[in-house]
Amino acid sequence: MDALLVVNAGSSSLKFQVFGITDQGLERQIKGQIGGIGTRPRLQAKAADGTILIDKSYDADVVGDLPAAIAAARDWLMTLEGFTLRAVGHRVVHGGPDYAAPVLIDATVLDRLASYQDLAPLHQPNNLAPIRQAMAINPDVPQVACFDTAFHHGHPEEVNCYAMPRSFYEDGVRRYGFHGLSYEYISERLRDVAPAVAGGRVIVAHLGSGASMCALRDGHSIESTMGFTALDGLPMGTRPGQLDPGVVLYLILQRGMSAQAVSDLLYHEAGLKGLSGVSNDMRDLLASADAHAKLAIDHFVYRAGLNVGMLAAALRGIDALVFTAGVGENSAQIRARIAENIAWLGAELDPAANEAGATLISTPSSRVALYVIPTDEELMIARHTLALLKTRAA
Ligand SMILES: Nc1ncnc2c1ncn2[C@@H]1O[C@H](COP(=O)(O)OP(=O)(O)O)[C@@H](O)[C@H]1O
Ligand SMILES: CC(=O)OP(=O)(O)O
Ligand SMILES: [Mg+2]
Repeated sequence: MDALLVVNAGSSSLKFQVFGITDQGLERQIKGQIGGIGTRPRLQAKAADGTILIDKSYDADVVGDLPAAIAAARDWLMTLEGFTLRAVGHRVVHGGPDYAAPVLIDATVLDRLASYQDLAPLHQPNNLAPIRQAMAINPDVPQVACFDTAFHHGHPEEVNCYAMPRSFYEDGVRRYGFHGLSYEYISERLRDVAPAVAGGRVIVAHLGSGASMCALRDGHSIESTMGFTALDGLPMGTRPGQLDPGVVLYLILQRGMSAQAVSDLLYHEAGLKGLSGVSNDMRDLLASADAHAKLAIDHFVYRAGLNVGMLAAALRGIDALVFTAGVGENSAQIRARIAENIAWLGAELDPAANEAGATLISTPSSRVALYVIPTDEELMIARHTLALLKTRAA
């Protein structure tokens, strides 16, 4: 069958899906991921009917990082039969100032995307490696890049500028925002799941290993907690979130740290991992009796509430909050604690619905509707990739 492969390298996971291309459109065939990279790596993949195709755990030193996960996933994907690959869609975290939409990749595009590597060191190299590998293995198969930044493109300058001399903005030092493929998917899903609020003021909380929030007005992004890079905003698995730039100056000037050492600290050693000293994985923190694990969770929940307030100000009110991604979809406890922090905005959680993992988890009288909607960045990428293939064929 004609098929699309989609690859999504995040900070703690490598996700992939295979879609059949039929006259009706896209039909999911395989959904898989290697999750727990850095803690408990595990490759899992399922067929569309739920059949488990593989479930394999690895020692953390065998699949210790994203490049090792990419190799393991590639080796498994190469064993699949019955698919004629028509295109590969890739998540690329940083699209810089130029890419406002998905793009067909050639050598020039690849060079441009590689030039953004320093702006997303945790992701971009792992987004580009599968592109290079797929191009080498299947040189005739189109490769499409879909950007985390594109959905936020077009924010007015007062929103996406920093208060810096204008030349920096012209050079691309702007607040881009990330997780855009997830927000775009949720924005579309809301029209089916919650048509009453889809056209209103919605904050989407993408809480995974990387975490951010997006303010949607009438389905469009108007603000994001992330900025020039995916370091800003909420505390994350290994990233601190919002940080006074004076801390960076202090590390360099007073502690004598090199730029590389600061980068490693901020991308790999900070966040929940650094603060807790226990783990970057929220599951480990929730299961831990360690006081610093509790501190890391308290900080995460506190900053989440604070950022909802900020985005509610951008929207001048809030009709709904959507929880999504690894933590948002799976942890009733974290959702309940964030909901408690925004009770002042009129949010009222329905504890039973929350524990049951229902889609709507607020009470009928809640002034802010609370939802849990699983994200699907890969499906969004597949849609974009198919659309691009069609315009190419036309
Ligand atoms: N049941 C759970 N409870 C709390 N956190 C969870 C649960 N399941 C997954 N997570 C968290 O979700 C994270 C992965 O989220 P995900 O969105 O897949 O991240 P990424 O794409 O950035 O790698 C894990 O690191 C873990 O912290
Ligand atoms: C941009 C980002 O942080 O992505 P992820 O959550 O997949 O790590
Ligand atoms: Mg992710």
